[in-house]
Amino acid sequence: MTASLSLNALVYGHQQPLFSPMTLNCRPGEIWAVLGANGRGKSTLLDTVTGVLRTISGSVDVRGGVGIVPQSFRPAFAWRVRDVVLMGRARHIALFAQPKREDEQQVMQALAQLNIAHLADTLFHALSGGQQQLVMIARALVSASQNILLDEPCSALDLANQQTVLQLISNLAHDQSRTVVFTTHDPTHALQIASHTLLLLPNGEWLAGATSDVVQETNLQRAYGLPVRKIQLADYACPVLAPLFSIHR
Ligand SMILES: Nc1ncnc2c1ncn2[C@@H]1O[C@H](COP(=O)(O)OP(=O)(O)OP(=O)(O)O)[C@@H](O)[C@H]1O
Repeated sequence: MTASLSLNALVYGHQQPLFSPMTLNCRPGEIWAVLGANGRGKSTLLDTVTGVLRTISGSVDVRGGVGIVPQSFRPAFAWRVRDVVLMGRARHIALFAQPKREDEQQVMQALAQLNIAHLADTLFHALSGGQQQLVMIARALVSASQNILLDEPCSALDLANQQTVLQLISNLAHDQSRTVVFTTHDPTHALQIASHTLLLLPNGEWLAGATSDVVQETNLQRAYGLPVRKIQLADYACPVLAPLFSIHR
């Protein structure tokens, strides 16, 4: 299948290149996890894909549009949750036209999928960080973009909401053939839902491929600088990862 998002010998970074040239193809139905230590370049990669930041060299090809879920969003006005989500429909509403009933329905449907329909009329800035994160995911859902990029979508979420969001990401790829790229600090999330993983390593190196190949103990140790064990539980299909912290008293 043709890629909907391709990096072609991409070199990116703010002033200096962060990595050796990166080539990868993300196809409809695939979920890509982007893993790497703090400050390694995950958000900068998403900014480069969306065109906020210029490439240093190489190129990014996108087919079918991009919906982005940023790590945080500070609206300039006192918008209600339903208005923030409706912004995701902007591409589908003609200039100076009113949103249609269908647009409003999609907004409510997306909020319901995330179990936050009851917050539709609440002011966005009055929500908790985790609730705001769910609203931003709803906004990307209604955008109907082929490619959905999420910057640490679970970082502010409790365990039950992490499960909700991971399930939703999985459904987006498998039921709607969207191409999903998400960054995370939890490599277990990659094992849970990502078909593919891009692992950002020190010294400008990176690894990309099937999650089962990339998310391995030795690679994670290189990425994070501490040992990580991959554990297969007897009664749970997906392996879990345990960081072996070394705390001195
Ligand atoms: N606006 C900016 N101007 C200059 N350098 C920046 C800017 N934003 C980020 N950087 C630098 O780019 C590098 C990559 O940062 P980035 O935010 O992409 O990392 P990240 O992997 O998303 O980190 P985290 O996991 O902490 O969110 C870092 O060295 C950072 O200091």
